[in-house]
Amino acid sequence: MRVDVITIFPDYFGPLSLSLIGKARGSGLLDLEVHDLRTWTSDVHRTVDDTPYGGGPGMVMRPEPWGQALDAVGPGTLIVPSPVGKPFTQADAQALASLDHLIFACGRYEGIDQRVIDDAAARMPVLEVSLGDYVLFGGEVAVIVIMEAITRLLPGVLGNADSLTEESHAAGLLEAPVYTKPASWRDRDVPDVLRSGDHGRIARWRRDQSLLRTAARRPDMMAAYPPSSLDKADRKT
Ligand SMILES: NC(=O)c1ccno1
Repeated sequence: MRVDVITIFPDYFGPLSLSLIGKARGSGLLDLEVHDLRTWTSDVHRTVDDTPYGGGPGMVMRPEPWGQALDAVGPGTLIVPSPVGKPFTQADAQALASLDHLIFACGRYEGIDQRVIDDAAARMPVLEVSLGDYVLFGGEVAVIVIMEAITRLLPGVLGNADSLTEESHAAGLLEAPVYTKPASWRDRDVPDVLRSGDHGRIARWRRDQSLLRTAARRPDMMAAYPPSSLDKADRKT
């Protein structure tokens, strides 16, 4: 997978050289390049913003540098993290992980001139996505989060691909609680079923815990959980 990130703060992306993402880049599974938007400015001050038409607080990112930057690195699938975007989900991560070329545009200030998005959409798929109902200083941190969610789904990145099947959101439910040694810690014991060696009981317990946890914390996910996935015993849970 090829990924281009365009930002005015390239140093924000140091974390993408660490851990499993760093290994994915080193092994060639992920070809990631971070670009400084100011590369595509032409004035001595390397200006990337200006005052908003219609008045209002703050500054807006100018279209010219963005247009030239996207011309240079595109086409691909353009992802713009933004508070006005569609909620980013695991399903989005799974869909994006199957693509060959992603381009991330990191907005700052009050945002990017809308014409940049509109112009890009005439040449490539554009997704404006939000990580949640809050506002960040810019898109950079959101790109790191999205890149983690996508990269871990790439074949060969996780040592054990099985962990992708049981994890939260992969099957539409929240994951069951997890435990490791010691069997007792501060008078709190690991549930006996997990130490029983009875894999059928263990699978049943984990599913029950997933359903209980999802119902308690994410009724929206429970409502969307396909009834066909619930066997008769689940309905009593
Ligand atoms: N909520 C978000 O994803 C976001 C991105 C940039 N600012 O906020």
